[in-house]
Amino acid sequence: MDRDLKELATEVRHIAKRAGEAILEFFSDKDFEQFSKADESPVTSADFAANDVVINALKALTPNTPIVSEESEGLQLSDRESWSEYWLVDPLDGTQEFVAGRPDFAVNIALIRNNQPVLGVIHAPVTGEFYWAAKGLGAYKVKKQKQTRLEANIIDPTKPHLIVAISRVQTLETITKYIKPGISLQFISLGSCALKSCLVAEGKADIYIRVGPTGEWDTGAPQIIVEEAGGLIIDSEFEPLSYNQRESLLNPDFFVGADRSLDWSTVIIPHGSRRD
Ligand SMILES: Nc1ncnc2c1ncn2[C@@H]1O[C@H](COP(=O)(O)O)[C@@H](OP(=O)(O)O)[C@H]1O
Ligand SMILES: [Mg+2]
Repeated sequence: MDRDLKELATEVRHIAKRAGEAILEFFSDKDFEQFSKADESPVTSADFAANDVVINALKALTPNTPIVSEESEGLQLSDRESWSEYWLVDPLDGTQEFVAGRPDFAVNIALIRNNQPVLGVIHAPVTGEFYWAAKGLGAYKVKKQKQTRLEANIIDPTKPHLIVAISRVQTLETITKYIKPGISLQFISLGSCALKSCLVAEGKADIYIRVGPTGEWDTGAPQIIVEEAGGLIIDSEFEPLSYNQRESLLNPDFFVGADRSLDWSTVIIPHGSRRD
């Protein structure tokens, strides 16, 4: 693939928009089928419809670039470990919120090169917002044709107060055991791994803590957006997340921090929860 990242990002935003339109048809009619996956997380006919839109469009855009999607058949590591680049897709992140009739769900599409995200697009169909970033080009939010550059917060270590984004389905106790005592906390609950990461990228949260299973498709697009906004994603032992380097595509517990230059060991308690 030799198309430049900016041009690809524009194409991918169009693809995410079309997937969002497919999801919204199910959302507004409240007419979808729901199934339970092997890991007991929900999936619906809207996830599958959005998956078809994204996969077909990416195949047309870059016929030689492989695709990993949450909703497509899994490939063995031996089939994919030689890839120098691939698309990484979550066609509907926040399926539980979608099922509950809440608006906080998103379409996530990332391009991974040499095992690192280099392009990411996140689209929230209900609000019409897009977040996108490409390596070296910055991170942006697009709403009603207006594009603004994203800048994550700079954290002052002498003022121990943090705004923490958490999943709607997790308890505060689960999260607070990761944070050093003496830091005052304010919480924002939201569905979708990607949209919580975007809160950090746009300066509305200082940290997003995710305990429990997620897939590489939940963090690919968020990672490049947060990094280009000045933040970082690391696991609970302060190591970077990996892409396409293990048989399992499950992530370890991780946190998304707003300020790349902060010493996060002053905030986070390591917890030993890697999923290898
Ligand atoms: N048992 C499980 N195994 C793997 N991933 C899980 C999971 N339970 C939840 N997740 C991940 O967490 C995401 C939801 O995060 P949140 O609770 O922050 O909204 C899900 O996104 P999907 O909705 O795409 O399945 C899914 O990727
Ligand atoms: Mg999904």
